[in-house]
Amino acid sequence: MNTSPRSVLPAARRVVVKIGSSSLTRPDGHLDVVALRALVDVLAERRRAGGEVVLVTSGAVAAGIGPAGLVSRPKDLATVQACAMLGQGQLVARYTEAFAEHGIGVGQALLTAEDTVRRARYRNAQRSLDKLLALGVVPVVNENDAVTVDELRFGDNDRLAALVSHLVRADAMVLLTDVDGLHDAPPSRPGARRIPLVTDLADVAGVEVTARGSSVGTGGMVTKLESVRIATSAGVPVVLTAARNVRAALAGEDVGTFFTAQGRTTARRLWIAHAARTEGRLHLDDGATRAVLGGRASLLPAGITRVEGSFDAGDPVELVAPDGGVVARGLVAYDATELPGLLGRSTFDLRDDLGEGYDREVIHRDDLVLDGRTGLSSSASAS
Ligand SMILES: Nc1ncnc2c1ncn2[C@@H]1O[C@H](COP(=O)(O)OP(=O)(O)O)[C@@H](O)[C@H]1O
Ligand SMILES: N[C@@H](CCC(=O)OP(=O)(O)O)C(=O)O
Repeated sequence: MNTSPRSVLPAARRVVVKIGSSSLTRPDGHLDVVALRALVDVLAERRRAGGEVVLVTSGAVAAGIGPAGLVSRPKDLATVQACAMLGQGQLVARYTEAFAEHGIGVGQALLTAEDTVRRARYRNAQRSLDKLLALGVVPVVNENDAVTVDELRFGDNDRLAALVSHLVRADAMVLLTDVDGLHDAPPSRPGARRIPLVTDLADVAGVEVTARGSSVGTGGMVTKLESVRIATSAGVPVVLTAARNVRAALAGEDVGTFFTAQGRTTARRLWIAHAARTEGRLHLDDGATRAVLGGRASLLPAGITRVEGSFDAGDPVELVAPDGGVVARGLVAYDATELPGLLGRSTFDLRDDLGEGYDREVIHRDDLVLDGRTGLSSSASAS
């Protein structure tokens, strides 16, 4: 019997495979169709053997650089978006052709950070991806670069892949890049060695990683480790390896770095805690602070003393204790303009006065994450 922790890979029913820009593009700013086809051959094999595959692919911006007449990755958002619009079409066209040769259809899913945060959108994306998989199609996922604004972007697809892994309840995630796994020092340094197995991310906390990726990728190893942390905390084991090793990785062979799953904290809560930019602050009284810190209560209007910022229902906000310290983050259920009229009032009073619907929590406990209890170190955040 194969008792290696990597045996989850050949046994996995549903896998998410993420490939980075650096593995898909040539130095001249055009797509590397040979690399793309090599990946598709392996994924198609898995699909035809009955496995379900979700492909998270970067490369839209990188593939658009050449067609846009540029020679290097642009810096300003509008040009990045224009390149993505040019490149995404090319990317999906090439995947469609390559999978079609194996008799497999692909469906494009362009997601934004909000699709993985807001409950209704999360469920919507979950339903449509489940349906696509049930139809035997391979979802080809990327960030919707054309419409996302700077402060709400993933920017890199590493964290997107982890959140998608959670969304589709993947049994494993494979992160493909241009290096064969996490090394004990940046791989450009002589003597840097591959780390084959990580069972606790604390063990690699001291490893030097850079946030600068290749000339076309973004985030480098820092965002990959953050992605690993989100996925493994959501119960999804991860292999991080070079794109050329994808077949071996899916077969459970000793390539790259294997990270074991840690638990079942929801990725959505991890995202609320660390990835989303907060839009405002709610100041709490003593009682509400204690209730929130207790970990099981929702936040009610009665315990809020003041509202700061401008936000809509569903946005992430910070919760501030009377001493000024931030104690938690959460997704607020009311717009900033609605809240001042509700503050300090009991839910009974609000229902009598304003009617059904005004007796709901300001932040439901499922949408609340205490500060410092999520297992993500802030030093690992994306640059
Ligand atoms: N300790 C480390 N182990 C492995 N790679 C590292 C480490 N530190 C930095 N890196 C760099 O991270 C890069 C991968 O990130 P990136 O270019 O963003 O990839 P992608 O485009 O595939 O997402 C590698 O090329 C490597 O140079
Ligand atoms: N959504 C972007 C991803 C940007 C990017 O460079 O990501 P990655 O190569 O995964 O670090 C694209 O398709 O170009």
